[in-house]
This record gives sequence, C-alpha cells and structure tokens, in this order.
Amino acid sequence: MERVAVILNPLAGNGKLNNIKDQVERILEDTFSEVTIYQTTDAGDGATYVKQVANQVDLIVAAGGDGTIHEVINALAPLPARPAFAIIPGGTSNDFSREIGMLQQPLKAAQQITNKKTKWIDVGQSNDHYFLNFWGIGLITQVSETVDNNSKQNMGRLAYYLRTIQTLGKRRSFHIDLSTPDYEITDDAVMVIVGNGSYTGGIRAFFPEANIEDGLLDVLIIKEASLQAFWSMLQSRVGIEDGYPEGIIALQASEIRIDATPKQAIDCDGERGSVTPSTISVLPKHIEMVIG
Ligand SMILES: Nc1ncnc2c1ncn2[C@@H]1O[C@H](COP(=O)(O)OP(=O)(O)OP(=O)(O)O)[C@@H](O)[C@H]1O
Repeated sequence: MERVAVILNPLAGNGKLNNIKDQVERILEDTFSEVTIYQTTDAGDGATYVKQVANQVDLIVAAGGDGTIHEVINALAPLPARPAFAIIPGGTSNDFSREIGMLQQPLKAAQQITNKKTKWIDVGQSNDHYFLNFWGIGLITQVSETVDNNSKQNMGRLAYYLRTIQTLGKRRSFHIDLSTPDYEITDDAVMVIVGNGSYTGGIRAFFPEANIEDGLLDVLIIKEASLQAFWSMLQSRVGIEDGYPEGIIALQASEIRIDATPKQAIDCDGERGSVTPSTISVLPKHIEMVIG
C-alpha cells in the first residue's frame, strides 16, 4: 500500500479540514511514498475523483462528513477492482468512522491510517445505491430531512434525536410487504431500518450488535403502537441490551425485498436515495478498509 489519493471536502464540519490539509498530507507522506490530495469544490466531485484515480492508487482516503463518505463509497463499490478505503472524519456524526474505530480528531485519524491495519467489510446495496451504515424508510427519513445545518452545528449528533421527538407528532404509518429468505411479513409500520454498521447519527442507537463482517443485515420494523416505547428506550439507554419492546420486529437477513404502500422515500446513510420498492442485499467483505 504505497500510492494514496485523499479526497477532501474543505467545507466539511464548518471548514475544519481546510486548515489542516497540509498536516494531513505530511503525516501520510511519512509512511506512504505517493500522496495526492484532491479537494472537492462541489457535490459530485468526490465520485469523479474516485473514477479518475481508482486504478492508479492502492488506497483512497475520504476526508469529510458522512455525505462525502457516502459519495465516495457509492463510486468505489461498483468498480470491478477496488483500492482499499479509509476515512478521516470531518463532519458531524461520522458514523462509519466510529464503527471502524477511527479517532474523531482528523490528525489522529490520519496517524491511525499509517498503521495500515485493514479489515474486509460488508457493504449494503439497495437497487443501485450503496450504504455502509443504514437504509431506512418512514420516520428516519423525516428526521434526516428536518435536521438543518444550524442544529447540526450547535447540537451535533443530538440534533437527530431532538428532531425525532418533534417528528413523533407528525408520523404517518404505511403498509409493508417484506420478505427475506426466512421471513414473510405483511404489516403496518412507521419506520423500517436496515443496518450494516451499528451507528446512526453518532450513537449506537438501533443496532448495537451489528457486525460489519458477518454477511448479514439487521432489520428493525417499528410499528406505530411501539414507537413511544422504542423512543423511551433510546433516550434512557442509548443502546439496546435486553431486547426490543413489544411490537418491534427484529431480524437478520442477507437479502430483503420490501414494498410499501404508499411508496416511501429511501434514506441511505442520511442521504436521500430512491423510493420503494427496493431489494436490499449485502455484498459480503466487499471493501478492504483501513481501521483504527
Ligand atoms: N466543496 C464543496 N462544496 C459544496 N458541496 C460539497 C463540496 N465538497 C463536497 N460537497 C458535498 O457536500 C455534502 C456534505 O458534505 P460532508 O458530508 O462532507 O460535510 P458536512 O455536511 O459538514 O458533514 P455532516 O453531514 O457529517 O454534517 C456532500 O454530499 C458532498 O458531496
């Protein structure tokens, strides 16, 4: 692992990476023989750089918030030959960087990358979208939509959960037909979440036991009646140790087909994707990831 491309969003996290990009470069250059920093100037640049450099480097480092990570992984995952991937966290939640044990100070994360410790990790796929953390419909999409930048900067990850309280009053249930190799479920729900990693909005809220190497996705179906109990549980413990409240269906699967009536907008890792119906599958050990 010698040739490294760093795709860096200088605006991420209110510009915090912009001030330290030279230091990041120096840290990486002490270990890797070839380091090039590509700064994004607009949404979409991250994907363009991946396509340009993927077959010329051994490692792509995405430096930015979850939006940048999502863009880079979506360009990387479909390639037939994929360089290794690493993250320098620079945003608000930095969900997947937490999952793989990266320190949250960007310079410390750059230092961790020089250890070249790697792991092959699973990637989730929903139609032609890829996700590292979660796929969701229902309440979770309303939460992502209504978290504005001000709230994010002032309150960070808590913003997602404060918004959830506000959104609880506006929930609307929908009908789902969900099937996996082992289950057929027809029911009403206010939220369906499929997890690969265990972090959402910076905390291990929904899938504390998720494993990114097991070739399985975790599914949670939350019904209207169980929503308040579920929310109380998240607030009180921020993690699920003793099982889920009644009315919540939890299962694991390698492939999930889901249709919803009315159609639901899909959120992948906090970014708006397509709409249902969707086939969600896991690509087992699809990416070699540098871990902390
Ligand atoms: N220079 C840029 N100007 C405008 N948009 C950019 C630029 N670089 C990247 N983007 C886009 O901005 C979006 C948000 O970026 P990113 O997630 O890195 O930062 P953030 O919003 O500060 O982080 P977080 O979402 O964790 O709060 C991404 O979807 C990315 O494609």
